[in-house]
Amino acid sequence: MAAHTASPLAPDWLQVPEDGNALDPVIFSSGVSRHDDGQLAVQGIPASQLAADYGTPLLVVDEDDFRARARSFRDAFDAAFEDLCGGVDVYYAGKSFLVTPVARWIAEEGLCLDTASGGELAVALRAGVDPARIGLHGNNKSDGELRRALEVGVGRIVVDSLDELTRLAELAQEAGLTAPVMLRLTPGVHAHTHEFIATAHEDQKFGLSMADSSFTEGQDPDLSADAQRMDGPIPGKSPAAQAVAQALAAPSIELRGLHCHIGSQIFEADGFALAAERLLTFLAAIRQDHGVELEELDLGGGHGIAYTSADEPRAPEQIATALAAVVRAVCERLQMRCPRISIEPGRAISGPAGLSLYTVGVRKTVAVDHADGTFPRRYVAVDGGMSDNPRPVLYDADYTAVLASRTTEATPVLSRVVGKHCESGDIVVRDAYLPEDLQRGDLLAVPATGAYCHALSSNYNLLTRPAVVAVKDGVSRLIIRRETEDDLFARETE
Ligand SMILES: Cc1ncc(COP(=O)(O)O)c(C=O)c1O
Ligand SMILES: N[C@@H](CCCC[NH3+])C(=O)O
Repeated sequence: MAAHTASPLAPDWLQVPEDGNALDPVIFSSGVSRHDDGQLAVQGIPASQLAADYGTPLLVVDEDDFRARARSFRDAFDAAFEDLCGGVDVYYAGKSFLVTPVARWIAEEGLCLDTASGGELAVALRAGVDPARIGLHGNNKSDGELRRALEVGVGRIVVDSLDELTRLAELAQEAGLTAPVMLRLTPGVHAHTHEFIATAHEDQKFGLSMADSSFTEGQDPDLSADAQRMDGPIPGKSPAAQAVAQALAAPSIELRGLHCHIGSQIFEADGFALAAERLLTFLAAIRQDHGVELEELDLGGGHGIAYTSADEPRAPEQIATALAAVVRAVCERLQMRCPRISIEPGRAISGPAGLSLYTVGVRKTVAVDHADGTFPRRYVAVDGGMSDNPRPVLYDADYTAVLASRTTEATPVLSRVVGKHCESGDIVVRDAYLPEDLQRGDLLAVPATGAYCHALSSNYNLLTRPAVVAVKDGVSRLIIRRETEDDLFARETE
């Protein structure tokens, strides 16, 4: 490859690759390599073969890698917590990527399943997941969703508000059932991540606040009155404390424990540690106030993965060991028995296992002004975009891309991979060095697209959603077919 220098337009973290054909093993799934003919291959199947068999854009899921990551969370947490609480229940967060086969993989690997809606619950049930190993989440569950969860006997309903707790108690009573409940609390932790995926600070929609709910007198009496009507917080007492008292008093509620989730794509250990400490302290206060030792504590998901070389994810063993040390220390200090711990990783299992294949179309290069002069930026348009991966638009998420259908010695040039939608923000990869000789028809691979891409996909501009292919033991199979034009018309009534 020719000598080259960094573009002043590139972000600091982006290195000019010494070998533009190399595949970073931290970012790509374990089954991805260069085939003998130079093509990127998933478990030995060349990219051009996958594209010919299934078309592009295509989401390729390395099933063996997915399963291995699921097992590694289960094993690492079991090992770290074995002597503390006998092991950990790992609830895979289905919101990151859930289709019926995936729910089966999860059950086969011995994990539980976290669902976030009636739809996700339906997929879990269709896959034959034992309802006792399913959890139901949601900040605004409908009565129908709660009823179904009760009727099928899910193992836990994670209650998000006082309003929901009241409704669930009534629904369970009507049905002559007892609802197994975890209360989702917001421990006031500010996680280091994008604002839209941080979920444990006070000023957002999720969970029961652990802070007392008094408003400053005279500031907004209407808000106070309104808040009281909506979910009944008692000034001077936190909604979390009220929920515990209410749940313990309700005969149709079995309060199993507490839950928190501080946010998503988080690398630092400190936020998780602080949340664990706050919830354990709260459990000790419940023991003090009510004489009850709750059985379970769910510490949520949110473990970050590598999308680019700038990201340094922690291995499940590191995450588990660090968390176990905190839990052990706090339990010792508070002289309490360690509750049964559970976690809810989604992205860290499904994300790295997925890879998107796109076909290159239009290329153009523009001159961009910069403090040091005017420099070229090449735009490379592909056949998908924000409809199959809206994460760059939603969260300014960075990805990387490599030429997948061949190798080349051409000079890497700063490129922006964009989609085919009518939005200038329709970016797939904001900055990547890609070979100068990219041609129409070349295949690009974008790694780490297994989480929150298919799940967030849309039909914007009436693009049809891509197919999803699973590769296991060197064999590919279609698990979601590509949408067709007929699918676009299927729900029209005239
Ligand atoms: C309650 C809850 N649990 C688990 C997850 C999974 O998060 P992640 O995919 O980042 O592990 C989420 C999503 O952020 C969530 O909201
Ligand atoms: N959709 C977000 C994560 C949200 C997690 C759900 N609580 C993302 O792609 O990063």
